[in-house]
Amino acid sequence: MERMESMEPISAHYTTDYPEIHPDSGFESRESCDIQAKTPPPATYDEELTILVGDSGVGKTSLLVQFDQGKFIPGSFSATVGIGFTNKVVTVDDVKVKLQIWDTAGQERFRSVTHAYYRDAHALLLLYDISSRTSFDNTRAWLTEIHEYAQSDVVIMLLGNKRGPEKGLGKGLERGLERGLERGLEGTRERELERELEKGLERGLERRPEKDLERDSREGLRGDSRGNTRDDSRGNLRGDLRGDSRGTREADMSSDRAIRREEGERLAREYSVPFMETSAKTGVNVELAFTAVSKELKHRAVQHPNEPKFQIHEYIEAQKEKSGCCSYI
Ligand SMILES: Nc1nc2c(ncn2[C@@H]2O[C@H](COP(=O)(O)OP(=O)(O)OP(=O)(O)O)[C@@H](O)[C@H]2O)c(=O)[nH]1
Repeated sequence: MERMESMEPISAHYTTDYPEIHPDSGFESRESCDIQAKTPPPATYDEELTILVGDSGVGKTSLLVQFDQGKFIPGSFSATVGIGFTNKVVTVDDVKVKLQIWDTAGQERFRSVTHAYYRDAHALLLLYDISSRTSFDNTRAWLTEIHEYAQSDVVIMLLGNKRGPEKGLGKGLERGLERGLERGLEGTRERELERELEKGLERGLERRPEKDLERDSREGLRGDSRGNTRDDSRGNLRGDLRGDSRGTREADMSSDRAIRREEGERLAREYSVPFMETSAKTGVNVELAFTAVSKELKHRAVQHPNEPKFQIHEYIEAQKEKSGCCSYI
């Protein structure tokens, strides 16, 4: 596995042994595995081949490195050439699920290489970049390819990547912003709109440091309202309200969001696949994505007659609520 135009090959970030994580206790370091060794080793099942797919630059490699090593490698983008893999063990319900995770190159010219791997895949994580409309639109083509080349029972998960953690701002802020927005839209002049939004912000401010919020909303406003038609402006700002403005703007890529969360959810519903937004940069939902897939694979492998069928959608929703981190997702 190589990376183009990169001083350091991405393979330097991959491991070939089996580091371990426990879904309920977060990412575990290798050291902590020694403590585990005192208890009887859980049963293991055969390797589950999981493949990351999606357009070039959506963050597949970064997501895998974050999952594997709990870190984000910033710097200029260097596209993956070919395909590479890393191994990882996820313990779900006292059962070790061995994942062999393949990171594919998103560029068109490598498509025939990656197709060859689909057939053996147990799970496919399809990523798009929430700041790229093209990558989102292309997910339909990816899904068509998946259905063409992969097994019919492959586990598919849709991930909108590049997003940071957000702290809930509360309904008050959202309502305030909505009201400000509605009034602001009656006039189209930017300054008016800005004033109205500021009023909305003041009313709605509940939990965030004021200066962050004001700065963020001004930035969002400038970006969204300049040169837009009235409808575009409304659409973007609404998207921003629902998707972006609920959290802090150190939030990863939030000001560049092009795809509202609802659009991802709608597409996922259309194809009956689970969905979540992730950030390879901050780690939000990265572990949850792989854990959910591992659970699904494990339940398929060891379905007890009296055990209810594992519902991956419900599991994801419950985990999001439990962590309290991602009410926006
Ligand atoms: N802010 C932010 N940047 C990200 C995130 N994930 C990836 N990036 C950046 O996006 C660029 C592309 O990320 P990669 O992980 O290399 O993308 P990829 O999908 O593996 O691309 P290909 O190898 O060409 O298929 C890099 O500059 C990353 O640093 C994220 O969650 N947040």
